[in-house]
Amino acid sequence: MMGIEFNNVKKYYGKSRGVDHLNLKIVEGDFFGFVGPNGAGKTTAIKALLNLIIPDSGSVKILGVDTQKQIRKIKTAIGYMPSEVNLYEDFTVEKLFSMNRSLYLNHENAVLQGHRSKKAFEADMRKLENEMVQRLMIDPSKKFKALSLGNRKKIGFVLSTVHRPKVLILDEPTSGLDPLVQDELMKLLIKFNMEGMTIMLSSHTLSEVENNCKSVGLIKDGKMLKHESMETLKRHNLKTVDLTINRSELNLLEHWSHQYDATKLGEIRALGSFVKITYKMPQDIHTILSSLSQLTLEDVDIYNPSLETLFMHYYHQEVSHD
Ligand SMILES: Nc1ncnc2c1ncn2[C@@H]1O[C@H](COP(=O)(O)OP(=O)(O)OP(=O)(O)O)[C@@H](O)[C@H]1O
Repeated sequence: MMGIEFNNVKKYYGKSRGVDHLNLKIVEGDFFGFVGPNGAGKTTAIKALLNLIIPDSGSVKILGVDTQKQIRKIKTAIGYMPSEVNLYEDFTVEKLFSMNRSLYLNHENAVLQGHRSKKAFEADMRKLENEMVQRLMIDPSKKFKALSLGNRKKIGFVLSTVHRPKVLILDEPTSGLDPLVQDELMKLLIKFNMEGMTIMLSSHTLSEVENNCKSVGLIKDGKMLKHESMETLKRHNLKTVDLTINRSELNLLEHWSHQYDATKLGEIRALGSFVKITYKMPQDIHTILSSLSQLTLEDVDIYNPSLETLFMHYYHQEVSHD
């Protein structure tokens, strides 16, 4: 079954485009990274998915259920962390946690979440809550109004995950968090995903998506530009080749550029009689190696592009086609 589906979703705010014929399918058990520039439509898509805004047309589903029509049916199966966490300012974190737990506590939800009784469900939530309090360094005695932006985010994370949702949707969860907490939060997400949770993570931190997600979707101008598994995206794309060669061989490279459709990236840097140059090559590794064997190499480094490089590549490609 699909974890999450967007079918031709369109949402305009007056004349301003939110998303426009957005199509996206995320399989159950995926850890999906949702990336795109500011204003591309990520938050609009997430809000439409959660029935927080009503799309102009199209449909959205979580675990096969149309959330515009029947979100109540699967509320317990969903966890959502918004990009800005606003809660009762005068309540302590402890109080917010216990209120959150009580919202889920009934026999039906306990059974839905795989527990024998309400008591067992509560015990499981308390256990996970305590683990996250330790790992994310949360002070439960503090009032919400006394918390910094980053500490508020941690509370939002606990509230959205403690009932172990089947599908978790996070809108820029790590922005504003220090690197240690960011790392801990990502480790928790990986653990949840390994336990079967489907995760949709919207993020501007491309390295975070690259290092942790199983698949990635690039959105631009309200439409999906690319959606692939991280492995395929990297495997099928250009290799970056850093070369240090004798200056006299530069003309060979020129010839090679035309022959193989390789692209020079950045400027040539002179190092005495040698030059350092970076190429982007669309060929398979055998073609790259046979080309390189024609050169007198001082040094070479061949690597898969980072998600950041791919992101720039696709966005620039689109811009140049516009
Ligand atoms: N309430 C609103 N009223 C009018 N326009 C809106 C509203 N909300 C979003 N938009 C517009 O819809 C477009 C998509 O915005 P959205 O917040 O979904 O993008 P995003 O990809 O989440 O951006 P960011 O990465 O900056 O958070 C933007 O052009 C934005 O200005």
